Order: sequence, then C-alpha cells, then structure tokens
Amino acid sequence: MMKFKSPPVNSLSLDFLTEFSISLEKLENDRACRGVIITSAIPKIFSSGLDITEMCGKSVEHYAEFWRAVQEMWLRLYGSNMVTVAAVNGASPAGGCLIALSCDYRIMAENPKFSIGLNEAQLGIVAPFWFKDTFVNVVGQRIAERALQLGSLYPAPEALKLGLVDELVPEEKLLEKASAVMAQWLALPDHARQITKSMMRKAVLDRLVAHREEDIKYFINFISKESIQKSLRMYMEMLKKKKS
Ligand SMILES: CC/C=C\C/C=C\C/C=C\C/C=C/C(=O)SCCNC(=O)CCNC(=O)[C@H](O)C(C)(C)COP(=O)(O)OP(=O)(O)OC[C@H]1O[C@@H](n2cnc3c(N)ncnc32)[C@H](O)[C@@H]1OP(=O)(O)O
Repeated sequence: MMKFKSPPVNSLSLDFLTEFSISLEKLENDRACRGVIITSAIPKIFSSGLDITEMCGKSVEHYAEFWRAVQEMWLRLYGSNMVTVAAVNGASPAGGCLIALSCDYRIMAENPKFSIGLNEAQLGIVAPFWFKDTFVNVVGQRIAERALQLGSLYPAPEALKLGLVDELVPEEKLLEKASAVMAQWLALPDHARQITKSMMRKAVLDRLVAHREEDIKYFINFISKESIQKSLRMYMEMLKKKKS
C-alpha cells in the first residue's frame, strides 16, 4: 500500500512526483510485489493535483524539469505491470484525478462532499492530451468531452454514475474493499493480465513517449504566457480567500 502524506493537501510538487516515481520503480522491480493500493493519509484529501506554485513565476528550466516529472509519474503508473487500485478517500481534482484514472480500479469513499474530475478548464488551463486520453479510456468520448470542456468536478455519487469511479463504499470500509479487489485481480495469472493491460493502454502511452520533448516545449510555451500566469495567480488567490 502506498499512502500519500504531503500536508496540507497532497499537492503534486516536483519532490512529491520524483519520490512517487522512484517508489513505483522500486515496487515494479520487486518480483514479490504484484500490486499496489494507492490512498492518502490525509483526511478528506486524496490529492489536490499538480502543485500550482510549481507552475507560477518559475524559470523555463524549472517548468521543463517539473513537466518531465509529471510525465514520468504518469508513464510509470499508467504503464505499470502491477495491479493498481486507487482507494480515493477524499478530494481528487485534476492531477489527483489523473492518478486515480491511471489505476486499474477506483474505489471511492461514498461521501458526496468528496469530488473528482479534471477541472483544468476552471483554472483557465487545458488538460494535456494524455490526461484527456486517460479520461476517455475510462468514461468514453461523450462524457469526457462535456466533463473536460466544463472542467467539472463530480461529487462521489455522480462520479459513480458516469463510470469515473468503479464503486463507492463507506469510508471506513475503503481499504478493506480495496484489499478484496486486489485479491480478486491477483487471483489471475500475471502474464495474461499484464499483456492484456499493455494491449489496452499501449497506444496512449506510446503517443506521449513519441512526443515527450514536444509536449514539454508545448507546456513551457503555454504556462509561460502572461494570461495563463495571471489565471493561475488569481486561482491561488481565490483558494486563499476561500479560507478567510
Ligand atoms: C494544450 C495544453 C498543453 C499543455 C498543458 C498546459 C497546461 C496544463 C498544465 C497542467 C494541468 C494541471 C493539472 C493540475 O492538477 S492543476 C491543480 C488543480 N487543482 C485544483 O484545482 C485543486 C485546488 N485545491 C482545492 O480545491 C482545495 O485546496 C482542496 C479541495 C483540494 C482542499 O480544500 P481545503 O479547504 O481542505 O484546503 P485549502 O484551504 O483549499 O488548501 C490548503 C492549502 O493548500 C493550498 N493548495 C490547495 N491546492 C493546491 C494546489 N493544487 N497547488 C498548490 N497549493 C494548493 C491552498 O492554497 C492552501 O494554502 P494556504 O492558504 O497557504 O494554506
């Protein structure tokens, strides 16, 4: 089991992403480890998504390093040979949602206050093509078109209806259920499941691998625009104001 613990809200900073990727690599190379449950140690928060401060007012070199780390995390998780189960025990916007979507199975706590989705459009930014591809592979084109254009965050019951998560359980039963699902998936021979998983995900993974440097350049160009920087600053201010 991997438990995110980066207070206050498990934002995906460069350090967090690097550590996450290294942990995944270690587990992947450990023949005794066939599956991983991903959850959070922080109450009410699975992950608040990419750390916005990493995308504000930084150098081009920093943006490149950060984006490479985001790509690396996704390539490792979405391309993992292990069984991956997300036990979503709190809010899961944007990059947090991407992590859940990249797993093989998503179980969410049945709390309508917890929401999940790719809300990038609400921040004035655009979900990259591989976030979009991952989303489409889970919910289909029509739901993804609407959800991404509106930047919708769905409360747990709605997320279940759309197929964004596979099931809801009472929060106290989340890990028990995730373990049961893991046991069910691990009961199959690894090679058949792994080859099938790879077949289903290969095209989407290959697309980023083939365009990785281009994607970094695109990100830098996009995020460096003054209009985008302004949107992100305003969003951060809004988050801070919400408190007072
Ligand atoms: C064509 C396209 C080409 C290229 C692509 C280009 C661009 C696309 C790039 C990136 C895609 C982006 C992906 C993302 O993941 S962006 C992040 C989106 N995340 C959010 O919108 C979530 C924001 N946060 C919240 O809604 C709430 O914080 C949350 C519900 C998670 C928790 O609420 P709670 O009330 O418990 O805590 P808060 O008081 O709101 O937050 C505490 C503290 O943490 C700070 N915070 C929150 N989220 C973030 C974050 N994502 N990054 C950095 N910091 C964050 C918040 O400001 C508070 O700080 P402080 O006031 O200092 O205590």
